[in-house]
Amino acid sequence: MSTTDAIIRLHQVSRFYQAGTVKVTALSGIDMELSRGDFVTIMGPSGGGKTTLLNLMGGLDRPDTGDIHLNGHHISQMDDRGLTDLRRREIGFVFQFFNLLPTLTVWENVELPLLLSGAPGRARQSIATLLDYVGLLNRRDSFPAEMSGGEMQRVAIARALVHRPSIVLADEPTGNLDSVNGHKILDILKEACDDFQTTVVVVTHNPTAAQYGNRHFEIEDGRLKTSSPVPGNG
Ligand SMILES: Nc1ncnc2c1ncn2[C@@H]1O[C@H](COP(=O)(O)OP(=O)(O)OP(=O)(O)O)[C@@H](O)[C@H]1O
Repeated sequence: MSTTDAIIRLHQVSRFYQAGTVKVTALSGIDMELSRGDFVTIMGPSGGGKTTLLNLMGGLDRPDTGDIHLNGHHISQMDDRGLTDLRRREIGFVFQFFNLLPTLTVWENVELPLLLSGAPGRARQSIATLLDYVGLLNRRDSFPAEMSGGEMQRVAIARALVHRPSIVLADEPTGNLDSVNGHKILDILKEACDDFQTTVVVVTHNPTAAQYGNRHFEIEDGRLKTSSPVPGNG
């Protein structure tokens, strides 16, 4: 893989936490390079460092050592304001518990990233396009409490994609869903990855999820243990 088409590049990234008198190594010496359109799955035992890694990739946290470049931006050196701007432009997040705002309708939840980033009015057309894409345009006026878990996660995916991010980071997106709905969510993420050439990173405990990806990583004790091939595909 050439460095030039990398969407995100991590070089010798480490993150430590202080838990009382104990120093916890959450991540140590991570090197990773992902390209446009990669569908990446990350697995590993609980406490291994998966969420820490996703938070660093998304600029929600900063590494203690090492560098992270996202689409040409050196995010490990950006200030809070720069990171917030970058997140609004370049990154979409999907969470296990959907994180929709309960007082907003489906349409308004998906619109929110556009309002926050000051996108022009014409960008609002993409709300309808994306709600149609996830099969929920007819639910545009519903509130999250009126929807199933699978439907809420589809809204969350539309929200994550509405500003056409270069990367979508999904932390256990199927963790709160039954297997039928879990597959539906992974199908939509895979389609979005292919249709929009968005890089998608999925942290998961679900072994079948790993088979959706073209790249797979295992993280244990804060270290990258293995990368590719995808389990079960060879
Ligand atoms: N804010 C924090 N303060 C102290 N230690 C932390 C903090 N956040 C994470 N850790 C520790 O860092 C390590 C990695 O945690 P992380 O949440 O990244 O693991 P994970 O692989 O996502 O786990 P899980 O699969 O259970 O969600 C763990 O030992 C955890 O206890």
